[in-house]
Amino acid sequence: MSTLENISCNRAFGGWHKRYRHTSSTTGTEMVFAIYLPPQASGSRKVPVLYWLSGLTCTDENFMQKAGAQRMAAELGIAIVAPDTSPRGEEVANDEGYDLGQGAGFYVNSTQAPWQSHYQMYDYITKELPELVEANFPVNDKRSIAGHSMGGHGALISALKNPGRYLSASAFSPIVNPTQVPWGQKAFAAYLGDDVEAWKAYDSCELIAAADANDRTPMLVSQGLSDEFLAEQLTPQRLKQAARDNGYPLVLEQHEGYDHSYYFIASFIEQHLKFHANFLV
Ligand SMILES: N[C@@H](CCC(=O)N[C@@H](CSC=O)C(=O)NCC(=O)O)C(=O)O
Repeated sequence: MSTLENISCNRAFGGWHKRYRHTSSTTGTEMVFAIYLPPQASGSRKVPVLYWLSGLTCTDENFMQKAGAQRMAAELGIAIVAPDTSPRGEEVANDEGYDLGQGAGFYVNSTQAPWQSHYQMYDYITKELPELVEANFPVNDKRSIAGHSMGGHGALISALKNPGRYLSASAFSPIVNPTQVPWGQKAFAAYLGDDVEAWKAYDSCELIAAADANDRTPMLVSQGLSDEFLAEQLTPQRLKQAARDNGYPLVLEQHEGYDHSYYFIASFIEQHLKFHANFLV
């Protein structure tokens, strides 16, 4: 297991916001993540963890600086872990577009050159990172997962592919059907190759349709109705329909006037944290 190097440490709402760098055996690069530890984590008690996956162009910092999640996390006694959205570095493959390469890992394990040597984000966020966090911080093994846009896709597929690993999942403005929309098709063609059957393993509509009746993770999805990416990239109704057809416990909430930005996330993050607290605390 890799050693953690502390990058920064800030007091927030009686707890601590900390950033760490480590060498990841999964991505073969240095990775940075942030953790918010609520005040409850300073005693002998261990606290549960919400993993947050960010969207295209983000690092570990966007959510921690813009969502305003720390106040409610402190009140509820929930730690939050926010990883980066891809491996990074001069030796890491990249693309000129904002929607492929560094900052756009799509939370899949790449099988294609030149991406596969470092772009193993699915294993990083579902395996290596939780093991590292649970070994080094005062947290227990109660986990939930949430995210935004590309990160909403990451959160939903991580929960659907690992029944029982996450006690709940939620997403803001997620890319629910990446095999059928331009962002997902571009990234999956690059990272996973031409076999579209292989793409389905990372598509939440496909996964929710195939989910076993005994494998259910409570899910909340929030979508702004003035989101500039709603019709072309996000298509939440497809997930709602697939969930309904398979009797899956998914709640889709739609909010008039809200767009794709962190203003939307900041407006409803308290609701999402309280949703997760029902299962974590
Ligand atoms: N053209 C934009 C696209 C980038 C963008 O909107 N990124 C979103 C996530 S989109 C889906 O994954 C985001 O969270 N941005 C960071 C932020 O802090 O708002 C662009 O490159 O500007």
